Amino acid sequence: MDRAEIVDIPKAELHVHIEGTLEPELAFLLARRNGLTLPYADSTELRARYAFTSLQSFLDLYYGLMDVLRTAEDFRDLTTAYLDKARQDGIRHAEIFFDPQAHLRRGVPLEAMLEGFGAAIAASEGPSAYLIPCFLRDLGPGAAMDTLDELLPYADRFAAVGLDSAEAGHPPEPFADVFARARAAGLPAVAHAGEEGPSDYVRQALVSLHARRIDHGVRCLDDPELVLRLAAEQIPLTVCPLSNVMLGGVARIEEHALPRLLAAGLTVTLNSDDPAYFGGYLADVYQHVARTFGYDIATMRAFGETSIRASFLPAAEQQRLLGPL
Ligand code: HPA
Ligand SMILES: [Zn+2]
Repeated sequence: MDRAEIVDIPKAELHVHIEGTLEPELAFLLARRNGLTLPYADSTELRARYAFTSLQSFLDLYYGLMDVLRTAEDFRDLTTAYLDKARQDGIRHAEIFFDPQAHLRRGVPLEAMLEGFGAAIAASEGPSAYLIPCFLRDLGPGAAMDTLDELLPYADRFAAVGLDSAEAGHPPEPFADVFARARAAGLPAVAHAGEEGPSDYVRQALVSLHARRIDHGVRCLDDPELVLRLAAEQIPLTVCPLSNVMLGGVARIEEHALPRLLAAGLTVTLNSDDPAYFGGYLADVYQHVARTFGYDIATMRAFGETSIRASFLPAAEQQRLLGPL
């Protein structure tokens, strides 16, 4: 299957952190523009550090490098670069995570983020894009609630709210009140769960947060009853195989749980997570998966259709995107 066939597949990206699309070259450009000095000589030296051993080892570098994002223009240029890549990969719709707390705590106002995202999305020739702010679970539910206070005046700009960052030791359940309040304001929940954390975190995301999608979710397989529930309720998993390999969740892509998730009847979408760090954007992810597991074009097109149907787009818009361009 060549790249053109993969690009041609109508697909949505439902699990991409905009800060994780920050390429080293753009990081250096923004650093220069903002009068900052990065602790790396150049983009080659920076890339050489991308040898992660765990989620935390990645997050340490990721939160450090995003310090170059200061102004609305920075967030605009970052988002424009991602949307351009997404269009080249044949992505027709993207639901983009961002980490408001990671910027607010550095003194960047929410308005700068939203102005930058909005300008990039408005100027884009495609894909369409929705925004999903995520709470940093390691900062706890109190900080998340304070952040929700800041987000709610802009609730109509978001498709949902999410939960991300260091998973182990930070279960979803304590965030129940935060997500209940978001839900009352019309914002559904998605949540990272079962990436490094146990299957019980996936269960908590469903039961306590009423998550409509589970981000990663691969460790659900440890609990057969949970798998049955996810399958019966057709809860989409936004799976990110290259991310799982890069962060050591699996040693090699050949060992990834993807075929087992499909065999269990789960609703599986393919995503890039943090493509500037994990060795590929979405067309690369599709290509790796097709090659590794020997999937044919019909199987790969089914992943694309599932992703569009698992999006927060209205049904009529989903149908339109599934047709010819
Ligand atoms: O893969 C991830 N997991 C949790 N938090 C994150 N923030 C960016 N990427 C990730
Ligand atoms: Zn993620």
